[in-house]
Amino acid sequence: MLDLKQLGEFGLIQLISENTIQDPGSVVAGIGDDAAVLLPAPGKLQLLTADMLVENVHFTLATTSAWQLGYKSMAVNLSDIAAMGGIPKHAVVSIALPRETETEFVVAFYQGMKEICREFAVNIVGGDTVSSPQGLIINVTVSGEVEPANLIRRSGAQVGDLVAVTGALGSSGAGLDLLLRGDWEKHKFAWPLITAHLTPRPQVRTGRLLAMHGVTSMDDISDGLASEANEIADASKVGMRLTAGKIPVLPEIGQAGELLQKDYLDYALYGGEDYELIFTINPDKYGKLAAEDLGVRLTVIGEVVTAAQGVTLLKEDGRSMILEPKGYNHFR
Ligand SMILES: Nc1ncnc2c1ncn2[C@@H]1O[C@H](COP(=O)(O)OP(=O)(O)O)[C@@H](O)[C@H]1O
Ligand SMILES: Cc1ncc(C[n+]2csc(CCOP(=O)(O)OP(=O)(O)O)c2C)c(N)n1
Ligand SMILES: [Mg+2]
Ligand SMILES: [Mg+2]
Ligand SMILES: [Mg+2]
Repeated sequence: MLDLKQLGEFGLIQLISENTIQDPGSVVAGIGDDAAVLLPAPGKLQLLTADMLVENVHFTLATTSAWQLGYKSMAVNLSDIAAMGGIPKHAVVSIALPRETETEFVVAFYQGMKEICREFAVNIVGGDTVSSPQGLIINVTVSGEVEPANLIRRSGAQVGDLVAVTGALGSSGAGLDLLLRGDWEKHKFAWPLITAHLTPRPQVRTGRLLAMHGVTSMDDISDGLASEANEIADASKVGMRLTAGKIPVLPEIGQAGELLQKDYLDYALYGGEDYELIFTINPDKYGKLAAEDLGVRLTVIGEVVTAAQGVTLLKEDGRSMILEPKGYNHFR
């Protein structure tokens, strides 16, 4: 394969632009003009979100492949659309590449990205390619659409609602620690945790189902349960009473915690990057939701209380603590 110097910026863009359109009906012009031209669906609201990934902040090339990095960069953005009850539609992908980057790396990165785009019928309709003096930087912007009735915001939680989550929490944080430790290949229990960290699955289908079943608020878990629970509580002007013993985790996380000498619950509360959904819902509606076989794990972890009661966690020793919005924070 030609190297980046021989290919140049435009040769590289041409390579990237193959197989980028999954849903041609909504694209008038994709990669190749000054701006993409899109056909909005009548009667739907548009969603627009961006998340950026920076080398040695969000990933290290010592522990991720180019393919996995491409997959995850798109996944974290689709997760934000899922958290609104929406369907992701189009993506704009910008990359700043160190000069020594191999063409093969960029191609594999886009293969990972195109794989998840195929799965969720998302079009890559543009982007920007520049050089970086230090480190790889990726920014993905994704648009989505949602019917007004299915839009779910962080601000709708009501006192008396249940608080629930999808999937299992803490896997990604434990997976990251195992990756950074280096000897994870020796430990069979590491696999599901590492997979959760490197290639998280955005809960788009579940987000849609939850929206249609009348959840009152929803958020995706990028910074950890403690942080996202507080985000919903603040936006909705309510409090929450969560129970530590109810927080769903994979069985493997106990073994990881022992090896890493860390309380597994800390991963679930503060680890982040699980990209599961936290939501609130009226108890009767939850009853109906739980009675249907949705093919996903849903777990009630607490209830919505008044703002004056704050956001608290009932621990396994029977004591209650204030659940501070600690979690991943870029500047702390
Ligand atoms: N540099 C920025 N300029 C404008 N808006 C921003 C910027 N950074 C974050 N935001 C907005 O602030 C809100 C919170 O951001 P963030 O915590 O990154 O959300 P999320 O966890 O959903 O990705 C979002 O509405 C996001 O669009
Ligand atoms: C090398 C490395 N160190 C640390 C982390 C942990 N980490 C980095 S960013 C982040 C939180 C999520 O990223 P953010 O940019 O805050 O996403 P957003 O909340 O905007 O969706 C976490 C837990 C990591 N993934 N890789
Ligand atoms: Mg963000
Ligand atoms: Mg996000
Ligand atoms: Mg964050």
